[in-house]
Amino acid sequence: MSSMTPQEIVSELDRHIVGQRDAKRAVAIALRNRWRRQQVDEKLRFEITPKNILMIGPTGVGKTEIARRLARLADAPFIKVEATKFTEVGYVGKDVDAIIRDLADIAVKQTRESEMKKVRVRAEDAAEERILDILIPTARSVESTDEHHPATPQIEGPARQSFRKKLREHQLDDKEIEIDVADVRTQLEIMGPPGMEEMTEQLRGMFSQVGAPKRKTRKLKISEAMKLLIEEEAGKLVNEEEIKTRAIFNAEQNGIVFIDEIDKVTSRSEGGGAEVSRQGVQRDLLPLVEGTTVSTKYGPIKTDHILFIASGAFHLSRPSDLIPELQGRFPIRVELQSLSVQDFEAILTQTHASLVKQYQALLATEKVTLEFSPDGLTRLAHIAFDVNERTENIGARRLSTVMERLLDEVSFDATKLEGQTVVIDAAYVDGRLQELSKNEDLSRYIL
Ligand SMILES: Nc1ncnc2c1ncn2[C@@H]1O[C@H](COP(=O)(O)OP(=O)(O)OP(=O)(O)O)[C@@H](O)[C@H]1O
Repeated sequence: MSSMTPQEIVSELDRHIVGQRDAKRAVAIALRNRWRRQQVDEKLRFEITPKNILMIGPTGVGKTEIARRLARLADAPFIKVEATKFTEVGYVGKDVDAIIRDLADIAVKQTRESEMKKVRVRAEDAAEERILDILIPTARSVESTDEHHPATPQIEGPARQSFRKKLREHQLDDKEIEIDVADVRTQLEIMGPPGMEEMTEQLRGMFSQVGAPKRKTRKLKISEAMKLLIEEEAGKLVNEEEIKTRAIFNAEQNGIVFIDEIDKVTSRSEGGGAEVSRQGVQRDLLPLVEGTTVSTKYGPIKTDHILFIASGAFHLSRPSDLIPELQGRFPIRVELQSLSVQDFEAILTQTHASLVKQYQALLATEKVTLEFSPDGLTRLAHIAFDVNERTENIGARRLSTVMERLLDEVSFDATKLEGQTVVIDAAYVDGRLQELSKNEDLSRYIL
């Protein structure tokens, strides 16, 4: 669990997201509150539930990005869903539980990755030994194939030593060897009814034991073999049961569920069938937010302490149009601002992995230096802003489309420009984009 202070969280978010101070503060407090809760005496701890957040603001201004970055900072399992997905035809009530089941999958994957990382060095050592055993068959590899009782390691002979050195210096990477690895089994897919995940999982377990995992000999380059063997050895070193238990804990205590387009499932006064369906989605979401238990294939997950962040533009409706119970469960309201030309400029240049840095790095691989002059960047930001104003406002997403168009020619001709510096100044930007941006019809298609 992250023990970062709210100030630290905000300054970390500042590296990626421009502006939106209120939203950053709100999520920072929410994250810190989780840490605080863990410090509270156990009896009281279970009474303290998260204060969920409602983010209000137009599209493409950083709502999802803030939540996603927060989750990454906290190493928290994170899932984004669109509330409108549950109003679709064919939607069967209670399917919202699938959100939590997906969150559980993400948590397990994340926990496994982090456990695998911890045993990586040991797995690398073991994989190296296995490759050496193949290169120089020794008494150990011939006599004992039982992994639980390996023969006493041999004293390292000069041949083994020399191969080990070459292996580590990557001199043998392209040499082909035959290795014996677990066959990726075509797993029998057993689909159980929703809500019966545990039973389905038991069935899967029973069937998987019918045939012992098969092994298969494969001929591969040493570099490839090494990767496979490291994976396999790491898999042996981690404990699957422990991963499940930790992942469930992590989903329950640290999970973040981001529900987008919540404004589109508000009840408006016109009534009718769609209205019923929208209200239905809110009613279905309610138990998750209030705290319920969802059964997943890894075991039951309690949703009481999961942090929910809902978001929407609320152009046509207001938060007060949500059903009252749901309003009460999202007590923290933050508004996100539309982005200005200056914000666009900052997003282009100052963020950690800004578009400018990304394109520079991409073209550097072709030995082309991309240089943006300050007036070029200002021009670019202006054009993105204008196109948003005149066509549809898609927020910072506009920067990606405009930038792609701007650099289309350089990207295509990069191989011919090797060793050169391309300067993107206001004149270059105008030359590539001015006509387009003035023509509304063309803008709609291209920018
Ligand atoms: N304030 C910002 N600073 C930096 N980048 C931003 C900002 N706002 C948006 N972006 C970038 O624009 C893209 C879209 O933003 P994001 O996904 O957060 O939109 P959103 O506000 O959640 O909108 P929607 O509700 O439509 O999903 C992301 O790639 C994000 O990095």
